[in-house]
Amino acid sequence: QLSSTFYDGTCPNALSTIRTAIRTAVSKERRMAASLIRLHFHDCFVQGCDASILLDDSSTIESEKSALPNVNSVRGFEVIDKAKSEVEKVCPGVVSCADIVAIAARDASFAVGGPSWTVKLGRRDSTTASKSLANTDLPLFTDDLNTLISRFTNKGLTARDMVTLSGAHTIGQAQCFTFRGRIYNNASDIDAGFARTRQRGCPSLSTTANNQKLAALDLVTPNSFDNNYFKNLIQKKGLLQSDQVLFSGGSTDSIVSEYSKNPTTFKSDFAAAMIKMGDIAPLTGSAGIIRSICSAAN
Ligand code: HEM
Ligand SMILES: [Ca+2]
Repeated sequence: QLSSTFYDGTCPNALSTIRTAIRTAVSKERRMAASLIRLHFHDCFVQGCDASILLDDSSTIESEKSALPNVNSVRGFEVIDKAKSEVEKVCPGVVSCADIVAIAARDASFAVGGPSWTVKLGRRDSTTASKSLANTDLPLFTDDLNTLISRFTNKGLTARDMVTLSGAHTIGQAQCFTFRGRIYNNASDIDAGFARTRQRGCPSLSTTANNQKLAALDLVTPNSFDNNYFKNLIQKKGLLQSDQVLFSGGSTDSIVSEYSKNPTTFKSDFAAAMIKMGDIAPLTGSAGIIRSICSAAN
């Protein structure tokens, strides 16, 4: 249903306009690449890839931004708003926010050394959001392997897709409250030296300031998209519990090993899995709308 040529007739400059906006944002702040990839994920897992995550609270909308996996955590809204306003200047009312988020994720990946892929287009924007689905359908950093797998199979993605897409944690940052439990646990699934290093930047005392302290998800190359994330897991240096469970004696160990040895396979699988994720329940045809501002349903 979606097609890579969707805007060729109606907005031929859409892709280049968005690319410029994303490049500018990532060159200002490299972490933004990570934030934009995550934004697409958190959109697609809740009602499908329909830009529902971008809607603010209103009389009819309870914003997904305030759901637990998103609040004070998901970033990149201003970058999408900026790209949208540039696109509106060249072709008003044509390009959906949902497509802009999908294109932004692809351009962000490429900007930090990750793969590129052909984005399928023609998604339309929702008029609704679901804070409750955001709370139930998005994975948690405390999830065990079976829970992670079922959250992805619920969306039509395989266990392998789940491991592949978790490789996005090759870039970006996490807040102390998401990994404190793991680094102070003295468990056998964490490298002791790594735990000590991370403890220095993440005090055991839970205060607002401490909880927000950041650490790189990939300790080796936090700013470039590579397969170090998988090498870290084999060394028991996954930052989140949900990272380490991918290599902890279970059914996904072999996939982690494969990607740790073969960056090329990881990158091409990642591209394919992002295309698959971008296909989750899009609104097409006459369903949904084209928003004029991404944060409101017209
Ligand atoms: C498998 C289950 C997953 C869990 C439990 C999970 C959880 C998390 C958590 C807790 C953070 C840190 C958030 C914060 O501290 O504010 C994070 C960051 C991130 N996640 Fe995931 N994630 C998962 C899968 C994914 C997937 C599938 C993608 C994309 C394809 C992704 C992309 C990212 C990125 C890029 C960051 C860094 C964001 C930034 O620096 O702004 N994650 N994730
Ligand atoms: Ca959505």
